[in-house]
Amino acid sequence: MIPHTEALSRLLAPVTPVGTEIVSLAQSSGRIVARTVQARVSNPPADVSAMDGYAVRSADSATVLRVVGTSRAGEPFSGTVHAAEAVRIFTGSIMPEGADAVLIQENARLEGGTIVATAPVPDGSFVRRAGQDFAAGQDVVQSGACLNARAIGLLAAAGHVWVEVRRRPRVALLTTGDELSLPGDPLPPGGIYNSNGPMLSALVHAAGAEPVLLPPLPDSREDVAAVLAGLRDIDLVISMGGASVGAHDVMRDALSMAGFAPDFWTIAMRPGKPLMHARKGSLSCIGLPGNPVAALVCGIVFVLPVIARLQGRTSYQVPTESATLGCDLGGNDMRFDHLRARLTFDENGDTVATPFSKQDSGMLSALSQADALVLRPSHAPAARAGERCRIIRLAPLGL
Ligand SMILES: Nc1nc2c(c(=O)[nH]1)N[C@H]1C(S)=C(S)[C@@H](COP(=O)(O)OP(=O)(O)OC[C@H]3O[C@@H](n4cnc5c(N)ncnc54)[C@H](O)[C@@H]3O)O[C@H]1N2
Ligand code: MOO
Repeated sequence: MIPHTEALSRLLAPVTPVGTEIVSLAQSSGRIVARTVQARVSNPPADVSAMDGYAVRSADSATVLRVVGTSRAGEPFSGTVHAAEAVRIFTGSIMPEGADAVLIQENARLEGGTIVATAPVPDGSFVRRAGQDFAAGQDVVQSGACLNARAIGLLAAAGHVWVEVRRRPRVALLTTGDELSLPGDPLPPGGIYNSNGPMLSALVHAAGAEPVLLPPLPDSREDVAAVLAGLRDIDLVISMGGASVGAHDVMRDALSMAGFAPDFWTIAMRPGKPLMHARKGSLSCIGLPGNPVAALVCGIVFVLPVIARLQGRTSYQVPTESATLGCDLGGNDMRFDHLRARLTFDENGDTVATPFSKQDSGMLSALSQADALVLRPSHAPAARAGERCRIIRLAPLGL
């Protein structure tokens, strides 16, 4: 058994990013930027007003000012503001020549065609400087960034309609087990429905990759090897089940029959002990355990970072955070533990993580009720309620 941190390093080491494609900004949400993008324009394009009011020269704003024109967004005032003059101006409109500040209209008393300031107008007040948001040529979105609503807004403001992103990695999902039936089919005696396939498919989709979910395979080395050998246009293979030591645990044999070279098998983690990794050319297969909770936890800890690496997100880490432990825990053994837990809030609004008392890695109902995984390092000493712990929240991962 190797530490799970070493397993992750060994999974990530050989992975290189997939190719790129150009998509329209409207279609780019959730995609990963393949090349750092520069602004095509400056924002604001010129000095503009931040408020509705009057563009003035701050030095003579204490005198009576004659209103000599209007500057509105899209239709600037073309003249110059001289001493004792003001120009009516609206939010976002270009500051006229000669003016250096904006008197907000709440502080202006109108007297015919003139105004009087009822409060001082310091130089530069309520003026947004040209390029203060970003300047033309400046990097606005970095390679490897995940495009969200804010980044898309920034790219639009910077003059972009198209963006170069990583194509979605194609991830083959392969389940094995004579007991597996497709949800919806009649269940023979002793049969169970294939829950790992749809569950890991959803995880792959949430990570921004394209799941290719294959029908369940029997516990047959030959059949599994034939499917593995026949895969085309796939960037990553995820198998589920058949990873342990039983007579019907066929994955290791099937992988080597299909030409995959074994890397590691079994890790010091709970759940997830029989995790395996094998490579054929540039293609990795991550063999997940069949127990559904183990499959999902390994999906979080290993599959998400590998997909991120395929997407060119070199600094991606599964986000963890600090919380207060909600109950006492016994000392841990050598397997790094991921305890399914409920989150609540204490009287200070701090997050409290309380692991479920039963942590069976076949229990999907408890998994679906969990808000987070509590991380228990190898050989962690007994812990008391109220101590700090680290957690992985599930909802932000789309899980
Ligand atoms: N003697 C030992 N037995 C086991 C060990 C061990 O070290 N020594 N490890 C245990 C651990 S830990 C795990 S995890 C499991 C993993 O076993 P496999 O990866 O070989 O998985 P299977 O035996 O095929 O299945 C285990 C369990 O999960 C169910 N399963 C499998 N595939 C699916 C699916 N697609 N959807 C839903 N459920 C699935 C299967 O029916 C079994 O109940 O091994 C322990 N045993
Ligand atoms: O580690 Mo197994 O992965 O307990 O379920």
